[in-house]
Amino acid sequence: MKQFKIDNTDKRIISQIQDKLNNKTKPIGSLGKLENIVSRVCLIQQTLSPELNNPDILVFAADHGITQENVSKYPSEVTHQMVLNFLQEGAAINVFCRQHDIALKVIDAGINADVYNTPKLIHQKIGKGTRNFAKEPAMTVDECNLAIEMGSTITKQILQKGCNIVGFGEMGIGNTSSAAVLMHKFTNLPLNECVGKGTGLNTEQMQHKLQVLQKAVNHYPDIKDPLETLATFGGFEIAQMCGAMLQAAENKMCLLIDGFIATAALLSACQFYPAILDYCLFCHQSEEHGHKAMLDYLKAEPILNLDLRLGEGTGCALAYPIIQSSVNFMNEMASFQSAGVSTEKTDN
Ligand SMILES: Cc1cc2ncn([C@H]3O[C@H](COP(=O)(O)O)[C@@H](O)[C@H]3O)c2cc1C
Ligand SMILES: O=C(O)c1cccnc1
Repeated sequence: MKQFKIDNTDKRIISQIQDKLNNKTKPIGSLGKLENIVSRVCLIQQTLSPELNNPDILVFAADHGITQENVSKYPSEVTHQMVLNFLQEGAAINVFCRQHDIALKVIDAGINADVYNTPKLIHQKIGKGTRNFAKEPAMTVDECNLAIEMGSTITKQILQKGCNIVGFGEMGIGNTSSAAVLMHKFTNLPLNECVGKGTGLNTEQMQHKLQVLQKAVNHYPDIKDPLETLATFGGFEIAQMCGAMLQAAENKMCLLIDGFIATAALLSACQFYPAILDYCLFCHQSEEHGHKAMLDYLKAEPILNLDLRLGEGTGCALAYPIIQSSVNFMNEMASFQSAGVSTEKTDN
């Protein structure tokens, strides 16, 4: 597998960060989680005056062979159709990116269609959808390695354009199935705590999804190696996202983590380089069953909890203005000294 150099953030400036926060004209701690958010950004950037430059969201799209087992409410074709919708700027993620001035890149990591004449699409197709992991591994280890490598390339491109904060989204019918199994394998939580309704299965359909995935897991009793696990149960978009995340952490960018599937990609990345977690801001807690447990496992505190269950990177775009507010107050708010505001009571 491609090697990355990911160090934990250097915590020595924590007391300086805390002093600066405490000297702002507000009761100590009163900006709550905004203080935690900006502290993390300061640690990532190793500065007391952080900057958010050229924010970008990368949406990785791919199809999944496991959809042959009837595990999603929607047909596979929707992946391709939604990608065209992204390119025409009509999807939820387009609206929120436009609102907050966030650039958006859409990547064909493995859609099951020939997508031509789409200059705005980034072509990084590994194959026309993965294989059905109920029957055979979704990817070969070579394909998985290639996906990680290709994911890292796209991060390098946005880095060159001055981006230091990047969100990760996905589109791939069937990918909550992959994400659920990856969660189960990497956290050891029971499969039924990892499987959810995805695009909106009813109870009976979800029971079927659980049975399909349990059988699939049982099909590969000996898999322990993380790369083999990702190759067997993952998706081209999940593996590319994993590579893109690893590259972003190596380059000390702020990583915006979206919902259930993006967090599963991060969970995979963590198996290789646990220090990646220092670079993450967890944007929201998805309504997808399993996401809360996944966040708890990672000891992650989500910024928003809006009952979203969409993906596409929508949680990242929605949390961005809050992260911006955190950085802005650190840079622009007066201190007690500069504003001449007292910090102590006088006796009279
Ligand atoms: C129209 C539409 C737009 C979407 N945008 C994101 N997803 C989300 O739903 C899919 C995962 O759910 P499952 O595993 O149940 O298929 C992914 O494509 C995800 O990004 C969408 C799904 C649909 C139908
Ligand atoms: O949380 C997510 O990312 C999610 C949940 C359901 C369907 N698609 C995505």
